[in-house]
Amino acid sequence: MTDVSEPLLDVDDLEKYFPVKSGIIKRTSDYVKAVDGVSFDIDRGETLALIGESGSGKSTVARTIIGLTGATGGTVRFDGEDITNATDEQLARLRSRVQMVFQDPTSSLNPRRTIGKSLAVPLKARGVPTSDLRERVVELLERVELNDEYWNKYPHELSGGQKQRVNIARALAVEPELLLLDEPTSALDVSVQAKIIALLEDLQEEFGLTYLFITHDLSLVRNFADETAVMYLGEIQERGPTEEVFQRPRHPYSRALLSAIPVTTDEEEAYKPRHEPLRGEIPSPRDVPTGCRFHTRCPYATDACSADEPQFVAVDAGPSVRCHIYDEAYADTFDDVPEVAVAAVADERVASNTNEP
Ligand SMILES: Nc1ncnc2c1ncn2[C@@H]1O[C@H](COP(=O)(O)OP(=O)(O)OP(=O)(O)O)[C@@H](O)[C@H]1O
Repeated sequence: MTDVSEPLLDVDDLEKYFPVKSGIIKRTSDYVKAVDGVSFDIDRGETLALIGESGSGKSTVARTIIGLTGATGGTVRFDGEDITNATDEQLARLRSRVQMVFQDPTSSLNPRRTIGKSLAVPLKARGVPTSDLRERVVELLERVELNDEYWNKYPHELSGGQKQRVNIARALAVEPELLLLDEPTSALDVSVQAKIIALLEDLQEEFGLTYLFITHDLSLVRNFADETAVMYLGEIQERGPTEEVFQRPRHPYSRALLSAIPVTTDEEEAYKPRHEPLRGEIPSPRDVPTGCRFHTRCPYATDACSADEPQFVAVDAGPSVRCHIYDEAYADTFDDVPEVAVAAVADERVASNTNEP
């Protein structure tokens, strides 16, 4: 029986290594560590945003969850069931409860099928009688704010935003509980992006949907996601309530990533000078740096950072951060780096700003 107090999705230490064949006889000598020990969970009806630069492994996390690619290690539990490397029978059941919406709205639709037919396919597969199909398709179209005229249209007659609405309608056809949204708005104009996010919010409220929202567009995350996880080179570096992560990013990588976003409050202003722009390129996931994998780009890195792997540390009972700066065991190592985002320092700044006449 479903235990609603358990997270709907529970990902534990997930790994996905892609073998790389090299040399004349194409031996597997190397691995792309696309996902390397990722853990998070999402409660029912909640949204977790997975953010990070291109190549950090976000899409691979989603593809591994839904079984489009096999996991190398770790576990994925959906509604209490272990679905890691699911069997065909498990996958078939899973597809009626978990759906994915992809970035490119065009390639997900068959160009030779009308929208009506595209939406009828999953309904038919669920056993909806032919006589009811039209009515059910129109219902689906209405859910994504498209009228019944779209029944006879072909994908090329639709704008990008309309196509993405159809893709969302198709995902909803099976009445899923979890949607994996992989950059669902990245291919769309800015004005359309906001409308798709608003639609997803409405649908979540109406149907109690749970979302994993993958994006590199940070401006969309803040009002949409309950929790945010920041990925870098196959690992989550910081994870916590979205408001905390955005207002007070603790990990040097999160701070660099989020520094591009305009500040809106005094508290953010207090942190702002600390933000360091991101330096250099993300290293190859075939050749992951030792110790903390962000140390090659981190303005605060010390010898400890290249020598030891950081563990997750809960900061101020808020977000968890994988950074030596917050680990008491390394406190001495960072004596020379006072300008780190220690919450107390920013609190003082906020207080002194507030006290000014
Ligand atoms: N099938 C594959 N074979 C080999 N390497 C792969 C494969 N799929 C992904 N990768 C590699 O895994 C790493 C993570 O890719 P992934 O697409 O998950 O990142 P991402 O954060 O989603 O980036 P983007 O926003 O560009 O999609 C990249 O280095 C990518 O080249």
